[in-house]
Amino acid sequence: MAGAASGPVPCHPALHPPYALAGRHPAAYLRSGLSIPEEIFLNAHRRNISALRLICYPESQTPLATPTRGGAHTDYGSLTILTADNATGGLQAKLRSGNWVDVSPQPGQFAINIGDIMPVWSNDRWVSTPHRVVAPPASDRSRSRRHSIVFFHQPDPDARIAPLPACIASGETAHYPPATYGDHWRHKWLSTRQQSILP
Ligand SMILES: O=C(O)CCC(=O)C(=O)O
Ligand SMILES: [Fe+2]
Repeated sequence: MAGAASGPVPCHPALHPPYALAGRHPAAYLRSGLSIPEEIFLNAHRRNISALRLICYPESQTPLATPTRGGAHTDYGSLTILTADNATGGLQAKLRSGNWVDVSPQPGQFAINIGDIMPVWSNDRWVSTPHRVVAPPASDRSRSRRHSIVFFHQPDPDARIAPLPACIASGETAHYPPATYGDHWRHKWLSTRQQSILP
């Protein structure tokens, strides 16, 4: 960010760790888990549409209309890196068993969510993580303001995403047809909008 006459505006120190992590490539996290050449990930994120969101969930004097303040969902992209303060009514992730568990990054720690593109690349060896932000208990509601910092790694819109041959076991077929990341993004965005206008 450049200031008009005074030069670059320094980034708030609270944002340094997520920026430092975001500067690393998903490949750094994924190589060991999937044994895939780093170039595959690097090449798909050269003109990426990654995004940083700073989120404030306000406190409330009255009961919330829903049991969550961020509904259950999976993230669109490749990986999400996030941290948050320790207000009650925080993040939960859904295990394969169906149980929800609290995810509470401690100061200096980050949670990493697998986004929707990883199941495609890995032919379902990895699954994207359903997660939600629950409502605080009634006893805390009026002082439970929560802040999170969330960085979404998202591939280039024209990156062609398909199951990687290294992830298709012998005798197995590709579970997904090839499509660009832009196609994935549009498809999910439209289906999310359709769900939200259903009665
Ligand atoms: O605020 C959080 O902890 C999670 C936010 C989130 O899941 C999202 O913005 O996609
Ligand atoms: Fe999310």
